[in-house]
Amino acid sequence: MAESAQVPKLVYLVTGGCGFLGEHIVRMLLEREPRLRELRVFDLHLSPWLEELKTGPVQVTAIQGDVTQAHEVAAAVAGSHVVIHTAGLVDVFGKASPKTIHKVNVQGTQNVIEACIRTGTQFLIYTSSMEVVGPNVKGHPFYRGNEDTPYEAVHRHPYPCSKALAEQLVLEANGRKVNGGQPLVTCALRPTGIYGEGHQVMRDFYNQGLRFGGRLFRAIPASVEHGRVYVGNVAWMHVLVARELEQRAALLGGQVYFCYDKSPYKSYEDFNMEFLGPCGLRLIGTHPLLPYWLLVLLATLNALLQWLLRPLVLYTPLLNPYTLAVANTTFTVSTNKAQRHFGYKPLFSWEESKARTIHWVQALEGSAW
Ligand SMILES: NC(=O)C1=CN([C@@H]2O[C@H](COP(=O)(O)OP(=O)(O)OC[C@H]3O[C@@H](n4cnc5c(N)ncnc54)[C@H](O)[C@@H]3O)[C@@H](O)[C@H]2O)C=CC1
Ligand SMILES: CC(C)[C@@H](O)CC[C@@H](C)[C@H]1CC[C@H]2[C@@H]3[C@H](O)CC4=CC(=O)CC[C@]4(C)[C@H]3CC[C@]12C
Repeated sequence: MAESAQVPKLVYLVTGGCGFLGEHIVRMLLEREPRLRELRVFDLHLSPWLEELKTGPVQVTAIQGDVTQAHEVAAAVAGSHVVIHTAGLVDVFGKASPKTIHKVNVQGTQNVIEACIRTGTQFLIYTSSMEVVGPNVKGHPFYRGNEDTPYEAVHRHPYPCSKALAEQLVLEANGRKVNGGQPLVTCALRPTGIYGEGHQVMRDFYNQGLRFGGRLFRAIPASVEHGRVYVGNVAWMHVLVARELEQRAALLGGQVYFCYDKSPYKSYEDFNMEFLGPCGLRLIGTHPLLPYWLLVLLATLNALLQWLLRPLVLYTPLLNPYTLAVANTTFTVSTNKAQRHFGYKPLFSWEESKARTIHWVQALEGSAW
């Protein structure tokens, strides 16, 4: 993508562009990528807000499609300069079968790669996840680690397994010749727990608190640290690496980068209270109110109930054996690789990220405030 400040001429494709992160990437591209001529938004479920984006100078093309369908992906990719592949099933609650998670996250990613190869698109950014690394099945903590920190990344759950396989496919595709003879340049971004406007899990916590009279009950020790990153900074990292990928292909190609910002290290529940507290909720208990063995029993009962009820109703509570294990294991990153490699600095400070998220929660229906 030779630099050309004169005429916007680039075509970007964002798969999963109507999702929580995808929407922020789409809006960030329209605000901060001056070279854009066309922005293609590919998603299984197109959102109504896309229509409001079609009045600007950039051509916004909404494409309803399924990444598991190779021909639909190829049609969307053809003619694009950059693909940001963020579509996926983010399911740790048992909503989809392991087979479906694999089909979307792994086969879907393979379809995106092959579409780039066949149609001559040279630049592919994949939204991976911290879960590619951990927490692992042994519950080993990952404390202020970086992209080079040794860690036994062993998984059993379908979601992290699918993300790890997909990331591997993307990184291995780096350097393959695309149609036209140029090399494919790929990289993978690994967000830690994303928060911000539109985060469904935050909404679920908020609604759970409303159901219990404005109270949430501590289940995880405050000492367990979880890395979190604001969605706007994750979107910004995607926009920036997409811009730098051509100029710095030799350095960035085939690399992984944790997504990070200045969000504080806290337990998952304490971190959520940074936003839910100002909206009227209280976290009860300075220590977990129930012993861990009882939480494990309740999580297991939830899993059993989910299995028993599946023929009748989809029962997907926040607490299950996997979410309890992840919530109860420290996983934080401390790195500056993205800054060293492509000049990334968070666009939003912690204070701004917090204020924006609080504002969003307050606007949710039935605010406890
Ligand atoms: N939410 C989080 O905390 C984190 C998310 N990620 C990754 O970020 C990406 C986006 O995640 P979120 O925005 O949270 O999820 P999301 O569920 O809000 O967005 C995913 C989007 O992909 C679309 N999609 C799903 N299956 C599809 C298919 N077969 N074909 C086309 N589109 C399909 C969905 O309709 C949705 O719009 C995912 O790849 C996820 O693994 C990584 C780290 C943390
Ligand atoms: C019920 C309590 C035990 C409560 O604390 C459970 C919280 C639990 C729902 C979340 C704790 C950690 C979260 C995950 C983490 O942020 C890493 C993730 C990365 C992704 O790529 C997708 C989302 C997630 C798996 C995220 C999901 C929600 C938690 C398990």
